[in-house]
Amino acid sequence: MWANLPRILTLVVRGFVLTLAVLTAVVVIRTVTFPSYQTSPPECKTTDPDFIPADEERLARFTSAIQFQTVSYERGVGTPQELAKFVRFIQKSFPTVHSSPMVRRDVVGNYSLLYRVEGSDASLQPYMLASHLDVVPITEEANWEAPPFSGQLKDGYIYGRGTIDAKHSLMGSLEALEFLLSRRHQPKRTLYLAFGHDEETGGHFGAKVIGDVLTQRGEKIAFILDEGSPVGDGLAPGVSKLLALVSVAEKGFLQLRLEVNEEGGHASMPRSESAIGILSKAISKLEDNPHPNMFGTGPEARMMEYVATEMTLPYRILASNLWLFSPLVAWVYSRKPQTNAFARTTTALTRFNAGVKDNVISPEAVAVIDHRIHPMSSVEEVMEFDRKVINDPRVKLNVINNRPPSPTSPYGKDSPTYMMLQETIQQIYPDALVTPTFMVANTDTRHYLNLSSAIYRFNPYVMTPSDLPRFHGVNERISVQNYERVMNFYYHLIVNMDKPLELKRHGHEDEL
Ligand SMILES: CCCCCCCCCCCCCCCC(=O)N[C@@H](Cc1ccccc1)C(=O)O
Ligand SMILES: [Zn+2]
Ligand SMILES: [Zn+2]
Repeated sequence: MWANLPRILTLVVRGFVLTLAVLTAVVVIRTVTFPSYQTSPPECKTTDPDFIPADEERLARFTSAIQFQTVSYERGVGTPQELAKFVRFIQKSFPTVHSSPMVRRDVVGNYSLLYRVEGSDASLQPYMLASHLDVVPITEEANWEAPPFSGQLKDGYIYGRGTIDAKHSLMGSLEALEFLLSRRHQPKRTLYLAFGHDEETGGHFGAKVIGDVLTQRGEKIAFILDEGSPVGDGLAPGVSKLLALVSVAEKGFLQLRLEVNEEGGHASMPRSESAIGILSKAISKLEDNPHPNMFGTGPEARMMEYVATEMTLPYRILASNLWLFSPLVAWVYSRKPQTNAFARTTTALTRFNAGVKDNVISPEAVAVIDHRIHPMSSVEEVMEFDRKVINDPRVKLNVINNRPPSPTSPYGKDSPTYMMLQETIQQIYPDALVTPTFMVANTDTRHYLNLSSAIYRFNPYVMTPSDLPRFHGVNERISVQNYERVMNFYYHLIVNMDKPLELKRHGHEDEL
């Protein structure tokens, strides 16, 4: 036996080296032969006669739109008077849209707006562009560089709540329609514009009612485009080009109210555990035990494939070989909040309330957890996981609201609408890569799921990592250049939707 040891060791080392050599060869071959999912930009670019300038008049209209304080606070608690004023402002600001015989406008659920622009060819299925009128409340007002409802122009940026979420797309799509209609252009395909008034609190009285109205009309929609993921500049690890993120799905959510009720009493005679202490331990366990990393099991894996050939080294090697490196990429993604959101169901602690007086032991403690559910998980799985982690029957888990992850819309070269969207994006951003992904937050599209099987969520502006906290945060702003791109994106989209939506063959022939 001992005499054979050197022989055995040699064989083991040889086996190891051989395996490593084979693996390296496979990795190298896959990296250099990995198919490209990108297509060259279409010839039609944003050229002069085809271009909506962000001139003084349009910027003034956008600034005014920001000045309406259409804040949604809680479900059913909004700002009705501001919404009514904003609706009147929209009517006055786009005279051609509002006087055209081709346009029917319905005010739905008191403040939400549904426009139908009649196409000349009734045989074509309508499509829908969506956004919302409301905004989230202001935080840290003192830290804003310009007042949050000023719409002030400063160093090439328009500041204010709603500039990126989502009055840019509401005003941008109306500008595009006004521009087209004032040039006597009648679209071939009927088009809806849908603007809910309470998206920020779930859309129960706005988009929900719009969805019901369209369902009652028996309407089937060819495709829907709502607010969503942006054109990323430096957002995705290993991608140095602009990356247009088209969300073909969206995470689910589960909002939970955690409650502990214990005996209260005089602070001079405390028991060993209090409601506050019990709840604190529970939520601390939830923070210490994130939901499992599911990177590579859902649409996020396709995102890596779509950009693999364009990535910088060593990411190119990793993305072309997810069969081997998926755990490594999963780890890389889990390190930053904006990429971690793609890797797992997230857990955010959003409220924590207890106590009424310094010397009174609170009999009750309450916390709210906001989970965003990975497309490959479910509400039940998340609930089960939390129960196991907390492992304390004194902590009651009440569901406030929930939605399963959305279905995935078609994408790739066999989906004419996705390809049309890709072409339109490339008209505005000729050098950008375009990739399907999923939305880490939620949109009004949850109320439109039965109207269309092709639902996309995309914001046609560029965002850097430092812009992400501006969403619902301080110093929300959009650059004038980005707002111009937004208007022109919708303009090109409307024009492109009149071209036949046939299947176009692009690039390589792999099936997607
Ligand atoms: C690869 C790395 C890419 C990183 C990309 C980051 C993309 C960030 C996109 C952020 C989009 C924000 C869109 C906001 C929409 C929004 O706020 N929706 C709300 C809707 C809602 C309201 C009440 C209850 C539940 C849900 C929300 O999701 O909270
Ligand atoms: Zn929004
Ligand atoms: Zn929002």
